[in-house]
Amino acid sequence: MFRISILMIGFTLGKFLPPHNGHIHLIREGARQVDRMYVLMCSIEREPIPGYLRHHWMKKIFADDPNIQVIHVTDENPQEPIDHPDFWRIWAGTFERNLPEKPNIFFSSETYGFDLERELGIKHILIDLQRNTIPVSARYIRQEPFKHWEYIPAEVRPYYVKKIVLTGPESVGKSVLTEQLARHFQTEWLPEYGRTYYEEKMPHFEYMGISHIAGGHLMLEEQALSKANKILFLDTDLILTQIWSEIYFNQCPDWIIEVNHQPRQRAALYLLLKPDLPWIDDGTRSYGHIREEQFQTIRRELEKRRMKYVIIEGDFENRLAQAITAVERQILPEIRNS
Ligand SMILES: NC(=O)c1ccc[n+]([C@@H]2O[C@H](COP(=O)([O-])OP(=O)(O)OC[C@H]3O[C@@H](n4cnc5c(N)ncnc54)[C@H](O)[C@@H]3O)[C@@H](O)[C@H]2O)c1
Repeated sequence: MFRISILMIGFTLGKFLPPHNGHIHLIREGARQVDRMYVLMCSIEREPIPGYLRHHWMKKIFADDPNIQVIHVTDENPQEPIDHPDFWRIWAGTFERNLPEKPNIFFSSETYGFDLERELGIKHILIDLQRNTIPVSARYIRQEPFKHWEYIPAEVRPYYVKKIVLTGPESVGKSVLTEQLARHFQTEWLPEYGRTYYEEKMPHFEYMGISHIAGGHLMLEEQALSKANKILFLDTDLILTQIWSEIYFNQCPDWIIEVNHQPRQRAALYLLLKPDLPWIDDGTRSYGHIREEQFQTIRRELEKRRMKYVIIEGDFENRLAQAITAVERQILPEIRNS
């Protein structure tokens, strides 16, 4: 006797704007009940978080389960049945074009799942309509990300972390202060990658080093952002790398300029350290005599780019106190109120 086995193919869809633990609960619960689970990650142009980014997050989140496949759908479809008389025919076409095989079950926590069942003849399984297990919605997260931090997956948190960048001329105590601030606010910090590179790899600094520095910085920044507790302190950033490249070499690699155009690159706050501490020549610093000039240049550049910045001055103790106050005044209210 042969046994006929019918594979159960499940799917769900959503905007995942952004993905949160409620979505993950729905998808994993669905995946538990079927042989293969497809997730249609639908984005349209006008949405506030780019579709490619959400797709990237979703793929990372479910990378551990080979039975869950995330598919990016970019059809500019009507969003509600009321938007178009052929709503369900349009969506049926989207499902046919994007799902690699015919599904038997649709999972959602929406009552429209039953309309889909009626219109397209695919069984609907409703999961947690009241959202009791994970009481959150994507709208809540968009409106108040920090209030709902616990429901934001680690893959998505970097998008919301507030970056605070310390900058200034050489020998102004940047790295020490960056670390102290991270300790005070119980979060992560990122040392200046360029300095490590400069010290380890290059006897004489050259233009080609800029791309290495920027690439290394970006990679480490991504790692630090995913571990950060709402705030990340950085000893310099990519925008400053561009500024220094333009100052020293009169040019900057195109890809760095392009990355810096992304809104995510902009830090929430810059702490600009004044060169009023004695200069220490440790062998890697060659521009000690022009520290005041460098300070004014960075200041001009931050203003030109309309970056929010606070000047930090005085001895080490005063610098720490001023920096803490700046973060408490400029950043913490945003975190507490959203
Ligand atoms: N409204 C309709 O009748 C209809 C029909 C077909 C397609 N669509 C499309 O479907 C997409 C729906 O996007 P969206 O923003 O509603 O979905 P979403 O990205 O917010 O959510 C995706 C799925 O996760 C579920 N979910 C959300 N929070 C949950 C939680 N806390 N616990 C458990 N499950 C949770 C949702 O109910 C949904 O099933 C849109 O592209 C829309 O155009 C809508």
